[in-house]
Amino acid sequence: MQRQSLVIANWKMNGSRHLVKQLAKTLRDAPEVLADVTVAVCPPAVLLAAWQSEVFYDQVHLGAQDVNENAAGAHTGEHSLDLVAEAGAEYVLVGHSERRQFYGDTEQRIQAKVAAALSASETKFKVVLCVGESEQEREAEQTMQVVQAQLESALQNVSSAQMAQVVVAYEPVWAIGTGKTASPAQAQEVHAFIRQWLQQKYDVAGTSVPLLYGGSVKAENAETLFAEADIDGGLIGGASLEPEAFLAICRAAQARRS
Ligand SMILES: O=C(CO)COP(=O)(O)O
Repeated sequence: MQRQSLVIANWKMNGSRHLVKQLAKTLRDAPEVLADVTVAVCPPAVLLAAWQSEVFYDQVHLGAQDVNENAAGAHTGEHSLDLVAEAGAEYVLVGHSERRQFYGDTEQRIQAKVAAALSASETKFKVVLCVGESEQEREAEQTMQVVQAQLESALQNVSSAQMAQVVVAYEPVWAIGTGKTASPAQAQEVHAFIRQWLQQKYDVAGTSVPLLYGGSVKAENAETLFAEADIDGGLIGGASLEPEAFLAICRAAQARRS
């Protein structure tokens, strides 16, 4: 089955209004890439509005890097689904390893965030569930166990119909921001495992879920990673802050289709 190529920029706590303009222009100038590849950008929430005035949603989609599981209320510093939707977000990242490690994203909270995002009635959010093992876990040969436990927990109450809104991103923690990329074979092995798990639980709906690889994806390694059967695109950190590099990665995802 040929799934649509998808590339998502995660700016993390980086970027500026200037960079919004630069990257938006670079992408707008490559309509032939945007015609073939779904591209989304997750800037810091305060820059969503700047993006909103630069792009049309059929060109570039917007996403939030995280969201609070509550609908509203006394949660200083947090953003609700309604707030990020109003700022143009159609995608939400959930369970990024940096949030799991440093900002209190327990399995329970991740499950609640996934459930909240999937049941939001006004916006049909796309939820990008991030999973991945630490270096220690890989060395102890626990990669599949860890990834399976993360999937089982986050998707526990998610139905087959809701899976049309889910994307899974495999991001090995040891490859994030380290310059150490998983080899295409290492990434494919885990992606195939995730695909199999999804198909077992969700049948056909599991086949259609886009699977992204993230962790030191660069213009130089994107094409070989995206050539793997179960890698449908990437979740890009550092390289998404360099417009030309990010565009080159989107082109690599486009090449995957031909
Ligand atoms: O965490 C990532 C994207 O969410 C990957 O970050 P890098 O591409 O900087 O390694």
